[in-house]
Amino acid sequence: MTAYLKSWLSGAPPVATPDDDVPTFLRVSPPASDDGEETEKEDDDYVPAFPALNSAQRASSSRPPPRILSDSALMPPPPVPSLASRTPGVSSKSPSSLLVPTTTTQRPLKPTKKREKVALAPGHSPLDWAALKSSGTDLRGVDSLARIPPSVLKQHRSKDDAWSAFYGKVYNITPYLAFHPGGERELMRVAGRDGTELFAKTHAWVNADFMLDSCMVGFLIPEPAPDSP
Ligand code: HEM
Repeated sequence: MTAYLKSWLSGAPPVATPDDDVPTFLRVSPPASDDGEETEKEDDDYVPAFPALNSAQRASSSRPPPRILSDSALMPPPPVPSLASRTPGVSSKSPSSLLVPTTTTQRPLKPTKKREKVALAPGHSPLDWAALKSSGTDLRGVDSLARIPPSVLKQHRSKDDAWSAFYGKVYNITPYLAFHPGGERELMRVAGRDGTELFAKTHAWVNADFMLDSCMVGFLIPEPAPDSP
């Protein structure tokens, strides 16, 4: 066994039969045992060549055995891109989709209007509002829902009595003023009128219908004609 491994590692040329031009290895797998008792475990890892090196299939093949190329015969490596010479913000002369994206030297646009959250007083968090509106406390201030034209809505525009319409429904927003994350002042801008547009422009993702359900006082209707009963 040891003798076999030594000959394998030293790269000894294969022994060819005289009248056979196909390289043939006389022995393609380790012998069962060179020196009698030594049958090591590693032998199990041996992977036989396929087709076997001395098979009829290989012998009949007209293809020459694979040539091992020397370093100089190999394809040269690709040129190294000179990233160091790249100027940020300036595109290269030969733009390629594989290039590193150029960075911008432009200053970011200024936001048109700063949207700021106000500090809410203790006990006025969104969770506190959720608790209050589901507590059963009367937040409407009316006995029943009414049909409310803009002229009636207009009469409720003080902090103590503020109504506003969102998406066709009229709400008493007074109880919510102190809970509004955008502040009382912002919310009071729509007191006494239809605030749908401003609301949607500010935060269309907020569900007004859900947040103010317990403050609803009625439905916004068009102003009735002066001569109608
Ligand atoms: C009664 C109806 C309204 C309700 C239920 C409401 C509710 C809310 C909520 C939940 C937030 C927090 C949003 C967030 O964190 O994403 C908020 C923020 C804000 N709201 Fe309102 N809002 C109402 C009406 C308005 C109106 C009419 C205006 C403008 C005139 C306004 C202006 C703001 C501003 C400036 C903020 C802070 C900025 C922000 O959070 O991004 N809100 N509002």
